[in-house]
Amino acid sequence: MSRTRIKICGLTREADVEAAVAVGADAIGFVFYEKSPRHVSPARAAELARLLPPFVMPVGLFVNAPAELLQAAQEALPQMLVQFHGDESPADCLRAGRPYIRAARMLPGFDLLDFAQQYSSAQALLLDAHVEGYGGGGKVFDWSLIPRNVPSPVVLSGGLHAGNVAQGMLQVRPWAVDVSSGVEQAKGLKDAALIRQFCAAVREADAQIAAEPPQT
Ligand SMILES: O=C(O)c1ccccc1N[C@@H]1O[C@H](COP(=O)(O)O)[C@@H](O)[C@H]1O
Repeated sequence: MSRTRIKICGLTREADVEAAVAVGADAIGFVFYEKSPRHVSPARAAELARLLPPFVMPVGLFVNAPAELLQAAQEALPQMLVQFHGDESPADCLRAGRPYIRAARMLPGFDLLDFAQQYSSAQALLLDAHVEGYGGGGKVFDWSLIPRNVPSPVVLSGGLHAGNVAQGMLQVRPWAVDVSSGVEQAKGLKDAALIRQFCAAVREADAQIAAEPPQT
């Protein structure tokens, strides 16, 4: 059975990292965007990332970051996957010289296939709702805006929680799902029970997908 990867984003505390790892998160996101309530410094992210076992990946989230911040974060987290969540051009993303995923802020009329072509060097496209402040708004977008033939792996994001993630997976069939607000008790403070429920819902949906008759 193939499993949908899980990224939990915006962690700021040791206990939250431990809770996410304990229930099988594949990736943990650290927000290096100063205007975010989930912001951490590179040094703090490095402290938290020390709790990650092998095969759980740290992801650094950046919004139009200066080169110095990217550099400092890369030094603090050498194994980091970069998530560009601002207005970075394809050239900006490539300039970082790291494997990266690119956030697309979904709105009616947004041409995701053209975006995917522009960012064909991205490891995946993370699809988020278009919100003020770039992201982390807990807002769901209209999943029917996602074309069926996106050529890159899709990370479904934006307002996911234990109550809607299965529906999103069944409709979109993403490579991975990403959650922040939906597993929080307050901005930047995760809730272990909500993380557990979210991951359980993903695994139940995986089982449901695996039980489907093969398409002919
Ligand atoms: O988390 C933030 O504060 C944030 C700030 C700026 C850009 C992105 C941000 N978070 C990312 O947004 C998506 C959706 O989050 P949510 O589940 O709707 O809260 C996710 O990738 C967060 O990591």
